[in-house]
Amino acid sequence: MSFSSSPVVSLRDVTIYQDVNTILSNVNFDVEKGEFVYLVGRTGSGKSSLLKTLYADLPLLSGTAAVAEFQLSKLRRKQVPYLRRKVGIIFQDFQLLSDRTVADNLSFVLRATGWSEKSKRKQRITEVLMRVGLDAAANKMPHQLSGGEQQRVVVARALLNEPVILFADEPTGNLDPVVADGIMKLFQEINNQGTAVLMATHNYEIIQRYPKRVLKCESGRVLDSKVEEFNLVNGY
Ligand SMILES: Nc1ncnc2c1ncn2[C@@H]1O[C@H](COP(=O)(O)OP(=O)(O)OP(=O)(O)O)[C@@H](O)[C@H]1O
Repeated sequence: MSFSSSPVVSLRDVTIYQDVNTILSNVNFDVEKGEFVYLVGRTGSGKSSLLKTLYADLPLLSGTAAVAEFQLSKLRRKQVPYLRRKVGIIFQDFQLLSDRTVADNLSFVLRATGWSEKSKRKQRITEVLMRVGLDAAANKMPHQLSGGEQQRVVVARALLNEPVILFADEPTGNLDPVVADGIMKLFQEINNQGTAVLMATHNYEIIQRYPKRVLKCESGRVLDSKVEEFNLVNGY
């Protein structure tokens, strides 16, 4: 376990690209350990591109960025799995493997990340399913679960390796308001136990109900509610 107090995410003069196109420039912010930060902005403003850069799905070509103590500019391809073990990634569409049970979905990730002992995998799967309130779902197939339950399994999967931060891209996008609120409460619990969260969302009601620091992608820049005054209006 690391006891350093350095931020879990730190960006300095970063430019975010898609191919040769600049999407965001002059990006500077830190996310501290245990912090909860929203990422907002209109469709196409660069939220997903920024998150993808942070979990090394897009290369960092300009500026410096550290995530979970990995320097992204120096990250080699073979190091990416090690970074991904330190961060949890949650997408809008659930991306569970539809042909295997919940437990097997989770076991697949554990095996891919070096958990060679079956009994330890089983124990960890029980722990994370308990944590998301789905302890009875281990042997169900994804299609036997509701959308909200499937999203909880995705959250459980993201928690398997005890990440220092969760990157969530529109995690409530496909869910009805009550179920979305349940997922948000789950994120809060996880955050209260010390995991930082960086969550891209269009869900203005959730931001109002659970106010936190906001990073806003706008006109090719990232504005930070911590250092700048900006109006967060419905629809941005
Ligand atoms: N794979 C890609 N190749 C090239 N350009 C892309 C790719 N993905 C996204 N873009 C472009 O990058 C810009 C930012 O897109 P991005 O998906 O990061 O925005 P976003 O804020 O996440 O949008 P949304 O809220 O709709 O998810 C857009 O102009 C988009 O067209």
